[in-house]
Amino acid sequence: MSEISAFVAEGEQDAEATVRPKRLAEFIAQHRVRDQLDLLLKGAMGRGTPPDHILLSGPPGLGKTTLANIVAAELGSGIRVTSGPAIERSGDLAAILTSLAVGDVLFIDEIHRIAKPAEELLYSAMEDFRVDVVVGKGPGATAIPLDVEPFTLVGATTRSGLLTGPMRDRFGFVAHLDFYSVEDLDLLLHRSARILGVPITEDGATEIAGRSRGTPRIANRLLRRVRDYAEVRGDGTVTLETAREALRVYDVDALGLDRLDRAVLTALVDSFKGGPVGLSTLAVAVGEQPDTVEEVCEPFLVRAGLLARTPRGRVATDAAWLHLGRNPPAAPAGARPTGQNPPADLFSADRRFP
Ligand SMILES: Nc1ncnc2c1ncn2[C@@H]1O[C@H](COP(=O)(O)OP(=O)(O)OP(=O)(O)O)[C@@H](O)[C@H]1O
Repeated sequence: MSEISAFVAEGEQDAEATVRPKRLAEFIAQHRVRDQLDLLLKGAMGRGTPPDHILLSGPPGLGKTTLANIVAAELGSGIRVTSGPAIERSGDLAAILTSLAVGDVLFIDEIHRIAKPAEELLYSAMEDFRVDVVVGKGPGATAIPLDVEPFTLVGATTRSGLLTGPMRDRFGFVAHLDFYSVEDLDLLLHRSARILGVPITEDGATEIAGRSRGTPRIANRLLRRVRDYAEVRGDGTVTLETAREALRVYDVDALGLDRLDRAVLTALVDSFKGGPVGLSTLAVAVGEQPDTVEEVCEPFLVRAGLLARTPRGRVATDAAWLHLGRNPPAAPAGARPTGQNPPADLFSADRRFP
């Protein structure tokens, strides 16, 4: 995708790794989750046992992978990384599980997309540190029990609602990551700029923070784009002016909406008269997968008061019409959500995405 989304593009992974916090103390904001994790890890380390399995949920780019790596680093353990869609057969998962060393962390990203047979294998591994590997087919098939060393599973999901009950119940600690406030992203940007050796002014950082959709990955990515601009067309310092100019070039608007976000709102308003319209129809209208629209665009658009999910479909709020420079159509009171004129403190800590 060309737009500045929360998905990580190939080739940008190294850039992300450079600024990725390695320890809990370096992890910015999310104080509640940090505190809870700190207790969980220290308690387990004190007892000399692996901590309970951990589930991290929240939209892309808020720090789930980072936290999984931090858990392993704090425990001084090894980490194996895989993802739900990568585990096609339960045998693949059995091979990973039986090769874990005592105390290892197994990180499964997008755990809600794991195939059913593999999920069932995971249940016994999580609970009893044992897996039954089935050899052969039909009546001659036999289950061979194999031991798994005590380990900690860290699962990450952008769709915790899709996890089955039995899976969710096997996690001893569940953390939901919230969008970040502008102040938090400001801190994060100063930290990243220091690591990257990029001079940045206070107002330059605040400008980027305000357009980062509450998401660290986007903040870091915008910083790299503004750095390019500052180095090529300025004196190398990220200032308010270079930030504004660069973000204009990259089509990131004052609220941080990118091309896809605006395409979604524009389709809603122009093609469907503001909705309601179903997710799949909306996704076709913008040429994207429904999952991308639902997981990448919508959480922010809903939180910003620009889009509402109703039982009859997606609806553009009055604030969305106004943001696109259109007059909202007159409607009977209560017929269409008004949203909110996006406030200046869009990301203040008390305005959390429900
Ligand atoms: N609290 C934080 N403090 C500092 N940097 C952070 C924080 N959270 C995330 N980041 C940075 O944001 C980037 C994205 O984080 P990460 O890859 O952990 O997100 P994610 O939630 O796992 O996303 P996805 O669901 O797409 O895998 C990382 O490069 C990391 O450096």
